[in-house]
Amino acid sequence: MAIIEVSGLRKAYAGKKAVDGVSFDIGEGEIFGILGPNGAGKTTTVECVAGLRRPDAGSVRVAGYDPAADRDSVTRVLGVQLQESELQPKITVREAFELYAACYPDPADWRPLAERLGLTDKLRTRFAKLSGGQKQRLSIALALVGQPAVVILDELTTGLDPRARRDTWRLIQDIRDSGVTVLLVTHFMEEAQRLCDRIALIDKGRITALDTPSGLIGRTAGSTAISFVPSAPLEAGLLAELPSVVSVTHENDRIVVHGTDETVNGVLSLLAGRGITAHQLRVTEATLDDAYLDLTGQDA
Ligand SMILES: Nc1ncnc2c1ncn2[C@@H]1O[C@H](COP(=O)(O)OP(=O)(O)OP(=O)(O)O)[C@@H](O)[C@H]1O
Repeated sequence: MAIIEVSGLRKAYAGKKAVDGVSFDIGEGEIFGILGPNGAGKTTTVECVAGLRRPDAGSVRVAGYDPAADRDSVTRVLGVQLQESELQPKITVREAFELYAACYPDPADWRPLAERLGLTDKLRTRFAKLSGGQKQRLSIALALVGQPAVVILDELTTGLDPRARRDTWRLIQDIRDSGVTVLLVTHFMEEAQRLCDRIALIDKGRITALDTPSGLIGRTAGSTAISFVPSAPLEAGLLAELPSVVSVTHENDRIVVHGTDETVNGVLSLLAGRGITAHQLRVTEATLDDAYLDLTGQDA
């Protein structure tokens, strides 16, 4: 069942289109990623979902509520950790928890939440004195204080070191395992590939592709590459005629054939049939990075 439904969403700033007809549904318990280059309209989209911006057109429903018309109901089911969420520098971690808990009719007991996010020994620390990773964990914890059914996380690991990023990923998986639906905005391919059940690629305010990570990768032309150094020369053009071949290139003695799994089998049978050995054989699969470049024509 869909817990978030977005249909034909449009939003312009001073006549300039930021979101231009975006539609997607998110199922209960999903981790749904929104991925795209700077200025693609990701934050505007999630701000409309959170009720922080009023769409120019289209409809948004969160657990059946319209965020623009029914902020209170949406606030009860939705937790938001937005980009660069800054608190007052002097507020302590404990005060931040107490302040947020006071905003909800049925808040979580924040102490176990602080424990789960590794903040128990920081309760007396002022916000300004926390490290980047601790601030990030606090902002996630605060998004969970209202016991939301859905949480929006916008660029949550930007600025974190690789270890803190991995810790945060584990945390997101735990949050989902506890039954919370996650809407994640990210720039990081690896993050999207590891965490998300489905990903919407957004570019210039429109969804250019929406699929599972492996579905997106599978759409990449030449998603599998087989490369080898043949023990004897091959007649020109033979490889290009094999099934599903996208390209054949030569790097000195090495031949690289891009295609699908079918291509790999085809190459191996062809070589075996001619008694040719494939030296230094390598088979590589495309990553979400390759899919992203292929589908948007640019780097993240
Ligand atoms: N408050 C605003 N006023 C005017 N223009 C805005 C405002 N917020 C965003 N925009 C513009 O709308 C477009 C979409 O911005 P948005 O922040 O939604 O993109 P984004 O995909 O989240 O980008 P980023 O990855 O850089 O955060 C951009 O061209 C941006 O400059």
